[in-house]
Amino acid sequence: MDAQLLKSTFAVVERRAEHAVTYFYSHLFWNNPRVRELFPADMAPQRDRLFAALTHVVTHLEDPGLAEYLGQLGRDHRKFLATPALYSAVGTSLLAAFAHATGAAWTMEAEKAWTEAYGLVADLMQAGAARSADAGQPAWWDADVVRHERYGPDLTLLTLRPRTPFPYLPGQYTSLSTPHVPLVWRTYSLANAPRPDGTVDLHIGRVEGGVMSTALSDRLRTGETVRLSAPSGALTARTPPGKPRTFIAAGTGWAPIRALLEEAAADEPGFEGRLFVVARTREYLYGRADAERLAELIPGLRVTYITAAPRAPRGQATERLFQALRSGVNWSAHDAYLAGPPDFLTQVSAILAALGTDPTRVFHDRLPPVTPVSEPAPTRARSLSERRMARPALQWHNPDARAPRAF
Ligand SMILES: NC(=O)C1=CN([C@@H]2O[C@H](COP(=O)(O)OP(=O)(O)OC[C@H]3O[C@@H](n4cnc5c(N)ncnc54)[C@H](O)[C@@H]3O)[C@@H](O)[C@H]2O)C=CC1
Repeated sequence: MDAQLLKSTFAVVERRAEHAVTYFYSHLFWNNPRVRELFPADMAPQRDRLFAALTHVVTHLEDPGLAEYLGQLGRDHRKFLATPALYSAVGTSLLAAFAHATGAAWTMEAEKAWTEAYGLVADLMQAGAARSADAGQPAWWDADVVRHERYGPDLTLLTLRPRTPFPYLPGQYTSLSTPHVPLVWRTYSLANAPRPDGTVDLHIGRVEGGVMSTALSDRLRTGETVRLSAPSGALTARTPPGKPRTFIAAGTGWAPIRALLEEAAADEPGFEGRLFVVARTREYLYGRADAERLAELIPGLRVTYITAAPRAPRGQATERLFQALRSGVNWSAHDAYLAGPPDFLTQVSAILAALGTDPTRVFHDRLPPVTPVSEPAPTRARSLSERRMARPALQWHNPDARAPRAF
C-alpha cells in the first residue's frame, strides 16, 4: 500500500469533506436505490461517522492494530445487515466521491492505491464479521425493557433483559436501537457488572432535541423490545492488584464507573482507590446513593463529590475537580479511569498527565488506545486475572458523536 499517496489524496478530500460525503451518499443511493432503506432518515450523524472511520484508517495505516479495528468495525456492521454486495457498492461510490473531490489530484496511481486500500478494508471488515458469526455471536441481541424510571426531567434509568446471554466486561458500552427511531443506533455504557439474572442497566441523559434520548426517555415503555449491539470499549479493569487507582465520573459517565466499582467490590476486597463523582449541581448527583453503598463494600475507596456552587456556571464543577486533583495524591502511582463528556475527558487527561500520571495508564473511551491488539472479541466474560494479562481491547467509539452540552 502506498501510504504516502493515500494520505496526500485524503488530505485533499478532507478539505472538501462535506462535499465529498454528500457526493458519496448521492452516488450510492442513486445507483443502489434499495440501499437507502438501510439508512436512517437523518443522515447527518452517519456522515460524521463515515468520515471518522476513514480518518482513523488513514491516520493508522502503519499501525498493526488497524486490522483488529477493521475486524471490529465489520463485526459491528453486522447489525446494519451489511452484505458483500453493499461493501462493493460502497467501494465504488467512495472512489467516485474521492475522484470528484480531488479533481486533478486523482491520478491513476491514486486510484490504484485507493482501490487496493478499500479492497483491504472491506476484506478485513468482512473477515471480522465472519469471525463473529462463526463464534456464534448474533448480529444484535433482542432485549426486553423490564424497568423504565425517570429521575427528574433529564435522566432515565433503563433495565433490560437480553433474551440470550449477552457477555460483556464492566466499563464497556453497547449500541441500542428501538423501533421508535428506526435504523438509528446510539451508544450507552452498561451501568452494572454482569448479574446472575443477565439484566443490564443503562443511564439515559435526556438531550433536548436528541432523537434517541428523547424517545428512550419519553416514549419507551416496559414490555417493549430494543436491540443491543456487541459490547465494546477500552474502559475495562486492568490495574494489577495492589496498585491504587482513581475513578472520575462526570454526569452519566457515572454508568461505566459504577460497573467497574461493582466488579471491584465483588472481586477485590483489598482494593485501594479514589472516586470523584462530578455533576453540574447537587440535584444531578444521581449516583450518590450507589456510590455510598459501594464505599461501604470497598473499605479502601475514598469518595469525593464535586458540584458547581449554586447559580455558578456548570463548568465550575470541572474547575473544582482540578483543584481537588492537585491536592495531595501521588499521581505517578495511580491508574486513572475516566468517563464523561468528551471535552471533560480531554481536560482531565491533560491535568492528570501534568500531575505525573503515566498517560498510558489513563483509560477512557474517547481515543483508540496506542497499544495494538490481536485478540478476538470475547465470547464469554474473562476473569479478572485473564484481563490483567490481556492488552486493552481496541475500540472505535467516537463519543464526539454524543453531543456535549454547552455550558
Ligand atoms: N463511557 C463514557 O465515557 C461515557 C460518557 N458519557 C458522556 O458523558 C456526558 C454526560 O452528560 P451529562 O450527564 O449531561 O453531563 P453534564 O453535561 O451535566 O456534565 C457533567 C460534568 O462534566 C463537566 N463538563 C461537562 N461539559 C464539559 C466541558 N465541555 N468541558 C469541561 N467539563 C465539562 C462539568 O463538570 C459537568 O458538571 C455525555 O457527553 C455522554 O456522552 C456518558 C456515559 C458514559
